[in-house]
Amino acid sequence: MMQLQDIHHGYRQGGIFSRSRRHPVLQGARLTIGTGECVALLGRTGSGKSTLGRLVLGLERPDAGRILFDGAPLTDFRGRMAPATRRAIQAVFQDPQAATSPRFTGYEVVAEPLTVQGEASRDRVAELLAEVDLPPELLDRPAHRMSGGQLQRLCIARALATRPRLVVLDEAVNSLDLETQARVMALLRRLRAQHGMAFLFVTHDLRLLRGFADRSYVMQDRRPVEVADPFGPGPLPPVLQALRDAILPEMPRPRLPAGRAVG
Ligand SMILES: Nc1ncnc2c1ncn2[C@@H]1O[C@H](COP(=O)(O)OP(=O)(O)OP(=O)(O)O)[C@@H](O)[C@H]1O
Repeated sequence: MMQLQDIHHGYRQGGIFSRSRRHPVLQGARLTIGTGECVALLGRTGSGKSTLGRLVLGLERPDAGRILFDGAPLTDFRGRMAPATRRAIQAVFQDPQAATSPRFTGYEVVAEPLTVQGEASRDRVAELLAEVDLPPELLDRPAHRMSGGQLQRLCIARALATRPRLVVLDEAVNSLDLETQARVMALLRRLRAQHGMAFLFVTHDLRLLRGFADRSYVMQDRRPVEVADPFGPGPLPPVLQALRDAILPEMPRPRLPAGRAVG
């Protein structure tokens, strides 16, 4: 469904008007996402994961290389996406507060992508809230009076509104506490089983992938490298090994005097 072919992309240091050389972020990047597939993109901070996510969303155009959606270029020569493609590819970002206007009500946040086509209605938005386990009271509550977890569910409902075929989840659960994180991950799993959409799951947190991703890539030397099993015995790319070594055991085993077993 989505193919990134030999992508090169970078930024000028000091802003777009600076005369300095572009600092390369992606070099020869290749990645594919099949219909209904959950693809993870792992990597250290600053390795270019979000840049790749923005390219998939058509928010930036690559300096070189091709991005194909259903075999056709993602954007036209001016960098614009066809309306149907824009509806088909949605995103949920890390910080729900930054992604919503604090004065908007739950209804206004979720209805946003539907108003363009004149498809917004209270019933439809209430249905979307129910899909993400939010009560109908939130329809009229302003975003600044919601918890981080509620707001992130609202952002997920907004992303689902156009019945997308691909959702880019860019560190989408990282700002949530561990319990809410687990609930939102379960919600994402359920929504995917219900609707069959594909996910590009961008994260630096390897723990979140267990039982979630169908395929995984790790950013290494400015390009995604596919790894067969990030939890397997290896050999693993050094970046992935470092991410794995950084995971703490769930419950450190108590040290007991020699000869005594843990009860
Ligand atoms: N708009 C921009 N202008 C200039 N430099 C940028 C821009 N966006 C990203 N960069 C730089 O590109 C590099 C990759 O950034 P990116 O946000 O893609 O990494 P990341 O892997 O998503 O990191 P994180 O996990 O911290 O979000 C970084 O060095 C960043 O400073």
